[in-house]
Amino acid sequence: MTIEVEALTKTYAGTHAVREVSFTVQPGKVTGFLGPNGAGKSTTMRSIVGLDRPTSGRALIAGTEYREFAAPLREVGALLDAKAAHRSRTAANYLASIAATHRIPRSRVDEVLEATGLTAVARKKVGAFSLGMGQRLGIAAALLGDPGTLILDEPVNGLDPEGVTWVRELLARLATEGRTVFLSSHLLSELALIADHVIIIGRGEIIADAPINALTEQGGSRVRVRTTDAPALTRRISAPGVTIVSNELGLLDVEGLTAEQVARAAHEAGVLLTELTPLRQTLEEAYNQLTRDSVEYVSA
Ligand SMILES: Nc1ncnc2c1ncn2[C@@H]1O[C@H](COP(=O)(O)OP(=O)(O)OP(=O)(O)O)[C@@H](O)[C@H]1O
Repeated sequence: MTIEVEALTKTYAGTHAVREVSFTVQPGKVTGFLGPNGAGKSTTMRSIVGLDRPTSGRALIAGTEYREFAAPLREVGALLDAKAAHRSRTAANYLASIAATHRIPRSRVDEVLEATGLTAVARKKVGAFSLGMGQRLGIAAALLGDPGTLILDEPVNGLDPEGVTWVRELLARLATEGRTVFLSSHLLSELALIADHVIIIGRGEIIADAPINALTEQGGSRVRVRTTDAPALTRRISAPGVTIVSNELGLLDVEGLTAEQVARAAHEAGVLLTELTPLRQTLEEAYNQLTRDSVEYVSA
């Protein structure tokens, strides 16, 4: 099921939380939603599931507004506030109460408890849960209706490394099954491992919407070269627009030339290369570059 956000605008007391935001989230992929604090991620996600009413514009899931679904939990699973569960209830009771109101069989509760690793603590009160257990419970609730679309706000927040790996594998599996997976995260290195596609929002406006590879390739051509004759290679490739940095004897980081151009130059100069690696920008570098002007709260 495709999520379509069309010219979504939400204002609070005259201030834009999001302004004319449009994008599409495709099924069969994991799409990451990134942006600085206050950029409008939660507002957008809450609008998609009808928790916020847009000032103008709309969000559709498989062509339908969330509130028009007869059985929304069977269509869309959302984790928007991990602390939403009632604290005096047990995990099993909490999930059973949601299942009961959506005609989801009780057996499904045990399935999602098992799938999220909560079986052992199913009879524990939610109030006694750690942050990570709360996140798992939130994910369990999102999975309850076996939905085709998942919308998860910071799902790995508070999870230990084992939990983070578990979420990564779970989301990859859900996407492989053809589901639509849309998640926000501040953990860029983690998101780089999870997401196929990235949408970046800054100050309420979309500033990037691209496959993750396209974002990390944008940094221009950078190549790491190891050679037995760095001075000769440096002389050969020095040119306007080419930057060469050497932090280690025999190792050059070259910006402005492709790996092939460096290989040809070395060949022509009769210089031996022992390593030649095209360098990608990390997602974090790409993100920092794109959001530099959009960060509202910068640390000193
Ligand atoms: N209920 C509200 N009342 C007034 N302003 C709000 C409300 N909810 C959000 N905002 C404002 O809208 C903007 C976007 O907030 P939002 O929570 O969507 O950002 P976010 O990208 O999810 O941020 P974070 O990464 O910090 O969770 C912020 O400037 C925020 O202060």
